This record gives sequence, C-alpha cells and structure tokens, in this order.
Amino acid sequence: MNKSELDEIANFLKGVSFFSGVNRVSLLELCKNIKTKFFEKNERIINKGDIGDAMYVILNGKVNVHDKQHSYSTFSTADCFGEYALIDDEPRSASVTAMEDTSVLIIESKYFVELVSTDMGFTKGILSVLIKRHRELDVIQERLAASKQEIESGSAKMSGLINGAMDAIIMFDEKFQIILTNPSANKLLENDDVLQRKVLFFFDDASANLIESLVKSGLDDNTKMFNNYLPEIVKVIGSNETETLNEGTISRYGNDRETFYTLILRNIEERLIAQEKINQLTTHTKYLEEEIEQLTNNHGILAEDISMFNVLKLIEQVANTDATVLINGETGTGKELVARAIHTASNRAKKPLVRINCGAIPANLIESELFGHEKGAFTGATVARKGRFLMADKGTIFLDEIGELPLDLQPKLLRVIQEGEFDPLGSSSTVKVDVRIIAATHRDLLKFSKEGKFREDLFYRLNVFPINVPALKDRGNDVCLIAESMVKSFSEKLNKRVTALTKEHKKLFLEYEWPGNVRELQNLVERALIVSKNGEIDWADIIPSTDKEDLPQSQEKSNRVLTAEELVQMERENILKALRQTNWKISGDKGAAALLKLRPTTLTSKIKALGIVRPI
Ligand SMILES: Nc1ncnc2c1ncn2[C@@H]1O[C@H](COP(=O)(O)OP(=O)(O)OP(=O)(O)O)[C@@H](O)[C@H]1O
Repeated sequence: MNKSELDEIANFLKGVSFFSGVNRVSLLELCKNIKTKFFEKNERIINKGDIGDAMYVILNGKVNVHDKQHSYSTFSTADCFGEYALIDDEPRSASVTAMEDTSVLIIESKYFVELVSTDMGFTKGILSVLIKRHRELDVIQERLAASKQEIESGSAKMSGLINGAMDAIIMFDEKFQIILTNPSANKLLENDDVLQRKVLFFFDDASANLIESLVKSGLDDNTKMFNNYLPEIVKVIGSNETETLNEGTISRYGNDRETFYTLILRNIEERLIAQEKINQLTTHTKYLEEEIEQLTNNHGILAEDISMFNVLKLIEQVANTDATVLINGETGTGKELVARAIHTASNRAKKPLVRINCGAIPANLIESELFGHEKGAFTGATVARKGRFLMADKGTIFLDEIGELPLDLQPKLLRVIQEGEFDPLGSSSTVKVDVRIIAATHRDLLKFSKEGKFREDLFYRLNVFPINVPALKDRGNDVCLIAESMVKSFSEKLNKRVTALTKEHKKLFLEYEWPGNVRELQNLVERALIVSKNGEIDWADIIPSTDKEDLPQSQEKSNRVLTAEELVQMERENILKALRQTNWKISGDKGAAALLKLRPTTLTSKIKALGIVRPI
C-alpha cells in the first residue's frame, strides 16, 4: 500500500460522519494510527497482549492468532470480506502473527473499525467502515454507572422518605406476606419483626376481609397498577393487642412475574377524638347560638342577669305549648313584656294577643268586657258586643292583674279554661273559643286564695306554668343595661345628645332599690332627658340615693322646677317610704303622718288618691 492509498483511507475516514459517538478528532487520531501501524508484506507482526484494543484488517495474506479460548486460529482475507479479513474486537490476550506476503492494517484504537464497503482502488471488493460502538458502550457504561449511582442515591432518598414517613407503609406480596415495612408500620403493628408474616393477621376480621377483597378484585383487573383509598376505616390490632383506627390507601405494583401491594395507613385515632370534640363543640355552639337568638328574639326584654335568663328560658319552653301561664312579679317588672314574648314565640303569633287589665275595669263591666253581651243584656247595652275572649279566638288573652278579678266571675273564667266555652251576657247560647290564657299578678295568689279572696281551683288552673319575674333590684347589672338602652332610645326620641353613663352613674343606679322596677327606671330616665341641658345629666340629683331613701324627702328640698307628674311621683315615693319606715302605721307619734308632718286624715286621703296599697 503506497502513501497515496493510505492518504485515501485517511481522507475517507475524515469524510465518514456516521460513526455514532465518534467525533472528528478521534477519527483523525484513527487515521494517524492507520498510518503508523501499516505493515507491508513479509513483515511479521508480533503482538502480545490484549488485542481487544486494536483492530486488525488483513488486507491480503493470513495471520495466526493464538488466544486463550480459541487456542490457535488462522484468519485470512478469504474468511471475511473477500480479500480482506478482520479480526474482531473480542478482547482476548493473544498473539497475532502475520504470515508471509501478508499486509495488515492495524487500527490501534479502542474504537473498532469494521470495514464494510469501500471502493478505493486498492481493493476490488466493497469495503465500508464502521466504527464499532465502543464509544457508545463507554457512554452506556458511564451512564450505567451514573444511573447506578443515581439508583443508589435514589434508593437512599427513598428509604429516607419511607423511613421518615409518619404513615405506616407496609408492602406485601400476592400471598399477603409482608416484604417491607417502615418504622411507623412497625410501631403501628407493635412489632419489629414482621417480615414474611401475613399482613391480614394484623387487622380485625372486617378490615382483613376488606383488604383481601380489594386485593382479589384488583387481581381480576388486567392493569398491573392500582391505587385506591380504602373505602372504610380499618382497625389494626398490634402485637400487644392495641387497637387503632386507620385510614389509608392500597396500591399495587408489578410486572408479568410478580405483584406487590403497598398499604399506607394513617392512625386517625387522635384525629377522630379531635373531630368528635369539634363536632361536640360545633353542636354546642350552634345550640348556644340558637339559644341566644331565641332568648334575645324580638321581645325587647333586655336581660343579662341569670335571673332574667331563667325567665327567658321559661318563655322559650312554654311558648309553643298551649299551657296556661301565670306570671308573678312586682309592678313594673315587665310581666306584660313576658306575656307578649310568649305570644310572639308561640304558633299563635299571627293571631291577636288581647290584653285586659282586670284591676282597671269596674266590676260591673268586666263580665261583658271579657265575655261580651247581647243587645239589651243590661241597661245601656244598646248593641251586642263581642267580648275579649271571642276577639282572642285562635290567639292569646292576657289577663293582667288577675288577682283583681271579682270572685263571682271566677267560675266563668274557670269554665273557659276547662271547656273552652262561655255564655255571653244575656245570651242563651254557648260560644266556643280556642284561646291560650296568660295571666299576671303582683299578688301572692295562693295566699290570696287561702284567704278566700281568690278561687283556689282557679288558681291551680292558672298556675299550670308559673313564671316569676324578679324585681329590678335583684337583677344585678341589668339595671345599668336597661338604663343605658333607655338613655339611648330617649335621646333619639327627644333628639338630644347626652353623655354616656359613667362608672359613678352606674353605681348610683345599682344602689337604688327601684320599688317601681323597670317602669320607674323608664320614667326616671325619660324625665332626666327631658330636663337635661347641654347633654349633661346630674344623675346623682335624679336618682334617689340610698341615704335619701332612709329618710323621706321633704318636698321643698329640691330647688329644681319639677313637673306635675314628677311631683306626684315624688310624693308617692315619699309617702311609701314613710309608710314602710313606720310599718304602715299612719297616725300617732311614730306614725307616717307625723313623720311627713301631715294630718293623719290628709295622709289617708293622699294614700287613696295615689292608689297606694299595702303589699300583702
Ligand atoms: N327587661 C326589660 N327590658 C326593657 N324594658 C323593659 C324590661 N322590663 C320591663 N320593661 C319596660 O318597662 C315597662 C313596664 O313593663 P311591663 O308593663 O311589662 O311591666 P308589668 O310588670 O306588666 O307592670 P304592671 O305590674 O304595671 O302590669 C314597659 O315599658 C316595658 O317595656
């Protein structure tokens, strides 16, 4: 082979661009090697060692190869590509001997060259060159090493992940034998040595059946992977018999040869307890919200004190029944408000609430007021009249001051309560009504009935559901609450701005006894706002102090111009105080008249005029 031929090979190789993984530099290197290792005929080539690194292209003649496995082989051009033979790249320790008249091209490179086809003048046949993909192999090997490393680091990460997981991870095979667990699983199963044990053993029957059926149903499925949430909470029984409730997932992985299942379980015991607590609290909150809503519902009863809360609770309890209610309480405590609240909260709310004050209507008129009369039933009954009971049909009647109902009328009321019927005055026909009865009194009706002033049977008929409305002085801070609300509403009504109640003011409100209860408070606030100037109110001057209460006030004491109503009220209060102080003794040295510097007869007429009645 002459130089130009070699150059031709070199050029050819330069132009070859299809050697995958071999870049141009390495090709040129190749060419250099070709040049240096070309042996002409008759030269003997002795090469000992690993021939895997070189490729021998026998251009003509023969070579002998001694190797460990093949012992001795002769390669000639005839063995391969017509006139050219190739000793391939199988790495072996061998010696190669060129026979006489042999030309061998040795390509000393780790990249093997396979001559496949070329027509370059010095050969007849087709010679092409392929560089075997050693380079690729290297790359693959490099990649393999990298992936191995990756796998190693991946599996380190994976085991870190699995071992660090709070959830219990249990892998098992088709026979339900555990093949892998993480520390959380061991903790859950209360066992560090669970491998090869049956996973179902650690569940109660229902849960074991569930897992088994999921696995079996999954097997019928052709896909090799599934991932399911467990449809139910499963119960794990640890080796120490500890039972825990868990939720989780089950997944399947596999190939044609084997299938694995992974159970990921989460102990939800604590969560369930917390959830239960949340549920309880939510229900409780809802209940309280409802209660608050009901208790403050549109009835206008301002109350924060427990004593009034009890009243509101009773209202709520009784409202939706048809039970007769007897409301007890001092004057002005809000008995009527309570009656209205009951009616409003009842299912009769859309029907009328008819009120009648039994103490305010003359005895001879009360019967016709309550039950109505026919035309001409009595002198002056020129037209027939519908009584309050009939007006209240399907609704509620509120019999205020029931203690004042004349004794002779009481059987008639009893009959309405018992039978829901009555005969109007002067009528021979009976009227049927559906009326809910609410009665109120400031009197001790039981005592009253024992004294024969009230029918005992009627008392018991009325007293089905008693509600006692406490006096304002017994409602703690409610007095301030109501006062504040009244200051606000009167200032709006009178279009007057006034300063808010201070601590000292509230103290005054709390100290006073409020014998007239909420009504008295209401009147006092209204009066204060009427007389107020520049938004300032001297509450100390307006609210009778405890000291002042001890001694009845002299009427001349106040230097402020009082209204006629105020004067009457003040006089009434003064007389009441004097009477209380003297134990209702009017005349004599220690009598109220002497205390008030009035004649006993004057005092007696004043008591009558002011409607002062000695409490029973
Ligand atoms: N808790 C309260 N919150 C707000 N206002 C109230 C409260 N209690 C009573 N009132 C008001 O006080 C006034 C007197 O109340 P109510 O007429 O209901 O008392 P009463 O006990 O029926 O009086 P009487 O004994 O004279 O029949 C009413 O204007 C009422 O609106």
